[in-house]
Amino acid sequence: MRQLLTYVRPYARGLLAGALLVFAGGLGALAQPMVARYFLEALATGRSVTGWLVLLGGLLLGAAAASAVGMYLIARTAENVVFSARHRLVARLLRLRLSAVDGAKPGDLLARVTADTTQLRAAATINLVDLAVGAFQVIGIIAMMAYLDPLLLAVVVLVLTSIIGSGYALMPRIRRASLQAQEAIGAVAASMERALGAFRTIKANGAEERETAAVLESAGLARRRGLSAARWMSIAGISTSLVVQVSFLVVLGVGGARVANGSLEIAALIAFLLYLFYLTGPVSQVVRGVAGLQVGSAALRRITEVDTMPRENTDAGTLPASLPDTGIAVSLRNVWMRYRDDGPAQLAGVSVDLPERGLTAVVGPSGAGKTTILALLERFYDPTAGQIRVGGVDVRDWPLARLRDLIGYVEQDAPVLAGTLRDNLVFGAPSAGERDLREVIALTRLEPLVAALPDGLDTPVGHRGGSLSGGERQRIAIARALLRRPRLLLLDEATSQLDAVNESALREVITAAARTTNVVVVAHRLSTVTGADRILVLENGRLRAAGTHSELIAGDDLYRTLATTQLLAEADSMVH
Ligand SMILES: Nc1ncnc2c1ncn2[C@@H]1O[C@H](COP(=O)(O)OP(=O)(O)OP(=O)(O)O)[C@@H](O)[C@H]1O
Repeated sequence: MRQLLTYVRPYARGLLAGALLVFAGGLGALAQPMVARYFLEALATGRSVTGWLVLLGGLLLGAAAASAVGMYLIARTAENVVFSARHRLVARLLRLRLSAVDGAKPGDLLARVTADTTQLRAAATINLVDLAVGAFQVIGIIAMMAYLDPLLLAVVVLVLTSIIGSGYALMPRIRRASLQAQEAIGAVAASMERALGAFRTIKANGAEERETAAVLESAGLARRRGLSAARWMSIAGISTSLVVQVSFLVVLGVGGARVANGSLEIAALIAFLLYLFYLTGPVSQVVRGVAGLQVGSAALRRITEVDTMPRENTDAGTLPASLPDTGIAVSLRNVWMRYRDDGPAQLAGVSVDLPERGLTAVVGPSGAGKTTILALLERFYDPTAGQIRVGGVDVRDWPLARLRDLIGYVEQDAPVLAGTLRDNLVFGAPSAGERDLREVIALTRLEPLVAALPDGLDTPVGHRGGSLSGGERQRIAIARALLRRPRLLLLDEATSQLDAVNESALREVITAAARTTNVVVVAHRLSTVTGADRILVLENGRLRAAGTHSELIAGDDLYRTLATTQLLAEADSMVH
C-alpha cells in the first residue's frame, strides 16, 4: 500500500478532484427526481415552471458533465501512474548490470514493463477510491447506527468482524494467485521471446509444435492462476453479502425481541434496519477495493523487484587529469575473471600492456577467454581480482559513461537494431555529420549497399537487421564503431562473414585506425594476425605467449597449431 501510494501521491489532487466530481455527479443525479416533482407540481398548479425547468436542465447537464470530467480525471490519474511506473522501470532496466541481465529472461522483463504496470491502472485509482469512499460511508452509517441503538450496533459489529476475519484469510490468497498469474504471463512473454528470437532455428528444426506447447503451458498456468484469483474474489464477494444478510436477520431477531419487551421503539428498529440495508453497498465496495489492491500489489511486487537488481552507476567517478586526443593505453595486471562465484576462472592472472597506438590481435582456442577481455575493457563486468587501467586510471574509477565514450566495440554477432540504416550507423554517435557518415560508409565499403536499398540510408533494415547479409551487418557494426572516433577500438572478429575483397578493405581500415588508435582484435583470420603489432595467445584463461607472428611461429607450439588449423584463410601459405 505504501509503495502504491508513492506512485499515486504526485497525482493525488487529480484523483481527489475526479472522485469528488463523480460524487457530485451522483448527488446531482439523485436530486433530479426531486426537482422533477416540484416542476410537475408547479405545472399542475399553474405556477411558473421556468425556474424549475432551468434547475432541472442545469442539474442534468451539470451532473453529466461532473461525472464525465470526474471519470476522465480518474482515468488520467491511472494513465499517469502507469506511465510513471513504466518510466521508472525502463530507466532502471536499461541501467542494469550485465551480470543481472545474464540470469534474467528478457521476455519476463518485458512483461513487467507492459503487463504488470497495466495492473496498476485500477489499483491506483478505482480500487483506492472504492476503498476510501466505501470506508467513509461505512463509518458514517456506523455512527448513525450507534446513535440509534448501541446494542444493535454491537451485534452488527460482531457480525461485520467476521468479514474482516475472512478478509484476512482470503486477501493473501488473492494476492498470491495474482502474483502467480503475472509470473506465468512473464513466462509466456519469455517463451515467445525465445521462439521469435530463433524463428529460423525453430523452423529448421521442425520445433514449431514443441515451442507452441511450451508457450501454451505458461499461458495455461496464467489462466489457472487467474481463475484461482477470480474464485477467491467471488468467495470474498459472496461471503460479504452473506454476512450482511445474516446480520440483517440477527438484528431483526434481537431488535424484534427488544421492541417486544419495550426497550426499543419500532421506528428506531426500522431506521436501524434501513441503515443496515444501506451498509451492503459500501461494505462490498470496500471488499472490492481491497481485493483489487491485492492484484495491484502483486504486480507492484514484480515491478519493484527490478529495484533490487544491481545497477550501473554511469556518472560517478573521476576523469583522468588529461586525456590523449587519439589512442589510449590499456594495462591489465594479474586479472582474474569468474562469471559466477562458484564457476571456473575464465581469465587466470592475465597481465599485459597495450600502448596508445597499434594493433593487438588476441588468439586462442574457442572458450579461451578472448571475448571476456573485451567485456572487461568495456566494464560490462568487473574482474574478480586484479586491475585494469585505461589511460592510467583504474576502470572502476572512471565515470562509466565517459569510459565507454572512448571505446568503439564491434561485437562478434554484429547486432543491427530495428530501424533505418542511418539510425544504425549513427547509433553510437548521434551527432555525427553527413560528411563523417559518408566517409565511414566509403571506408567500410557500404556504398553499394546504400545504393541498392530503395530509400538509401533511410531504408529500414528489419528486426535485428533481418534483411541484411551477415557481412553487411558486420560492416555496419564496424562503421558504427568508427563513427564514434574511438580511442580504443575493440573488434570481436566474426569467423567467416566477409568475402575476400571486403575483408582486405576492412583490414586496411583497421590497420589505418591502429596508426592513431589502440586497436584490439579478437582474431580468427590469419590475415588479421599477421598484420598485428603484437599477438596475445590465450589458453584456458592464461596468457600463454605474446609476440609478433614470426616470433610466435618460431617459438609457440599452440600458436603454430592455431595458425595452421584454426585461423582461417591463406593459412598454409602464410605459415610456410
Ligand atoms: N556471461 C557469461 N556467463 C557465464 N559464462 C560465460 C559468460 N560469457 C562467457 N562465458 C564463459 O567464459 C568462457 C570464455 O568465454 P569467451 O567468450 O571469453 O571465449 P572466447 O575465447 O571469446 O571464445 P570464442 O572464440 O569461441 O568466441 C567460456 O567458457 C564461456 O562459456
